[in-house]
Amino acid sequence: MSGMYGAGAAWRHLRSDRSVVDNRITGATLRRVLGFARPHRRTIAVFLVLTVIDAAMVVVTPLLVQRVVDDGILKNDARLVTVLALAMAGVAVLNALLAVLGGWLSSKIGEGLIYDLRTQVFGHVQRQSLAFFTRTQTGALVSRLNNDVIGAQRAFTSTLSSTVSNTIAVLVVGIAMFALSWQVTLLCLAMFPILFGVSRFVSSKLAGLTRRQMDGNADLGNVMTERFNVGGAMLLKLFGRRGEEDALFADKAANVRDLGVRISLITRIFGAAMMLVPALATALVYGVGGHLAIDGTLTVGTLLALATLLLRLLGPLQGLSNVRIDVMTALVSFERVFEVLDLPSLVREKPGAVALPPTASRLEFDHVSFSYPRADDVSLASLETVARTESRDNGPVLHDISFVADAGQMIALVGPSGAGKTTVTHLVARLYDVNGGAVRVGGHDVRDVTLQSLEDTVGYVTQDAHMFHDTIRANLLYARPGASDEEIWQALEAAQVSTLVRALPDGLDTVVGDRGYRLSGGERQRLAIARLLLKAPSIVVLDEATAHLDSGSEVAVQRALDAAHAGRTSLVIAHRLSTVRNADQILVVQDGRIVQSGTHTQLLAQGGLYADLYRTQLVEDVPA
Ligand SMILES: Nc1ncnc2c1ncn2[C@@H]1O[C@H](COP(=O)(O)OP(=O)(O)OP(=O)(O)O)[C@@H](O)[C@H]1O
Repeated sequence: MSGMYGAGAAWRHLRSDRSVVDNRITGATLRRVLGFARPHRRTIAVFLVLTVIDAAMVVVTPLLVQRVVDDGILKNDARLVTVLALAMAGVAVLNALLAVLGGWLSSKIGEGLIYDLRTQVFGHVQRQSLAFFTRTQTGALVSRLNNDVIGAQRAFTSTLSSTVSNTIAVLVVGIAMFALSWQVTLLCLAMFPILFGVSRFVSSKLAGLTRRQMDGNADLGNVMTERFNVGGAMLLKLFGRRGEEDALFADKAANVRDLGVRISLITRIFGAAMMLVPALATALVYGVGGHLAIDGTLTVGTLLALATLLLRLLGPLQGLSNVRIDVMTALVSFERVFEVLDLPSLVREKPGAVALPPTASRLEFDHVSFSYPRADDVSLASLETVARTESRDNGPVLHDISFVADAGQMIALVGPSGAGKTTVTHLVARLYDVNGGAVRVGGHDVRDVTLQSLEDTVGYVTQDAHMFHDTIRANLLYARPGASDEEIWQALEAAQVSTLVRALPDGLDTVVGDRGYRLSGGERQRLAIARLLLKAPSIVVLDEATAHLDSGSEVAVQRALDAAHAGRTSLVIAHRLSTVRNADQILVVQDGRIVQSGTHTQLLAQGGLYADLYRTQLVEDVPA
């Protein structure tokens, strides 16, 4: 085990970034890290005991060599030679067993820790407000969940065990060598500072280059993910920029290639130095020790034992010189994970929140004002595409919005682009919290009720009608896990999409979503309506598709929407004449304010903005 970790540590240290050592790690971080170790403390204790035994055994074989030569071979004692050889074999077997056991325990601790950290971060991120996701770069977040979590577990497995085993090995080997010949030992130790000097110099050079190479690789990755998703690939084709894209990519790839060659060269030089110093030290042992043997001060066996021990000192000494960087690198990973765990969600459930009754269906906006949260309140700069923190407030988006939708009523929102219609709908299910006034559902302020009950009461169909990359059945069951196939078909029927699903070769088992069966805009929206119908919320929020659909889909979508509205309170961002005609009340939103309200006939008679929108924006229905 010790040999394995010793060599690993030596190379890892070259790949680590020296700048991490400059980080200040607080006592609080350390305490928190230990908190993560607590559930695994028994396994860690056994693991450490094994590590200590394994490290201490490093000296056994060289000492056996000494006895074989001096007492066995040189004294012609064949029986002793056999016994000692068997003992050597026994030590080797024991070492192998310890390595397996140690590896198993180490992976149990490491993987257990990765599991703990991952599940905690996933749970925490899931509970962030929508604002967090609008700012955060998904790739950066996923990398935090993957790479940093793995970096953090290293603190508990390789770093911890290599530190313990290297310290023990250096102590035991050092003492054994001293006991065999203090003169030779001192001479050898004098050579090691040269090795450390070279190692430090090389690693400082390599750290910078490695970091540049990592950045270069990340850059390449970004270029590829941006270009190779459907949207990016399409843009690239439509603008005919293949030549420029080739050149851009080649340039970045060349940078990574050149850095790779330099890193490899420096690593080779370092490797050569690593081989040279021990080889010189071995020459020294045989040179000086050989003379002492001729004088009779040392036995031949002792000389051989010294030479063997010397080689076993190298790895652990190297490993110890890197401990600080290893520990700091692992702790920095922990800190980066904690950074995510410590980010509070802007939308939190209040202690003692009550469950909203499932029948709650009255929706009220009471003098609501709202501005989008500032970037530095909602996300980490390091997780954003262009890392920047804004300290200035976003301007208010909604001003003094008041309206009431009684149970079963339909409210339609109309207004120019950017007026704030979508923002109004986001406040109903607390995707964001209001800055002033209150949003009430069933008479309860939405901030006083449990998030789960609010989410159960309010259902959404958004314009993009997102589906997970999974089967139609799984996507629908997401709304109501226990639903039977019969209920699913009923919902599909009501949403006017059952014929389509029946016609698919795999029916309900057809995979949809980003990389699945390509549904048209209208089909996807109808599927989303089926999902909403299964969920059967008492309040629905709908964003009607703006795109012009062919007349067949248009009629189907209209019927599906009628099914969604039936018997429910609804808030609709309206783009269709039929919707505004049917609405109990139309709210005309402009620059975040309600500038007109009333029924279609009343508003048309009033003239003004609504009359303009009626002429320019609302889509004439296709007769059913
Ligand atoms: N996440 C956000 N952060 C900051 N500002 C935002 C955010 N989302 C929207 N806004 C701003 O809020 C204002 C209202 O946007 P909203 O999406 O509510 O308008 P809309 O009426 O739904 O427009 P459209 O009909 O074009 O969808 C816009 O000025 C927009 O730039």
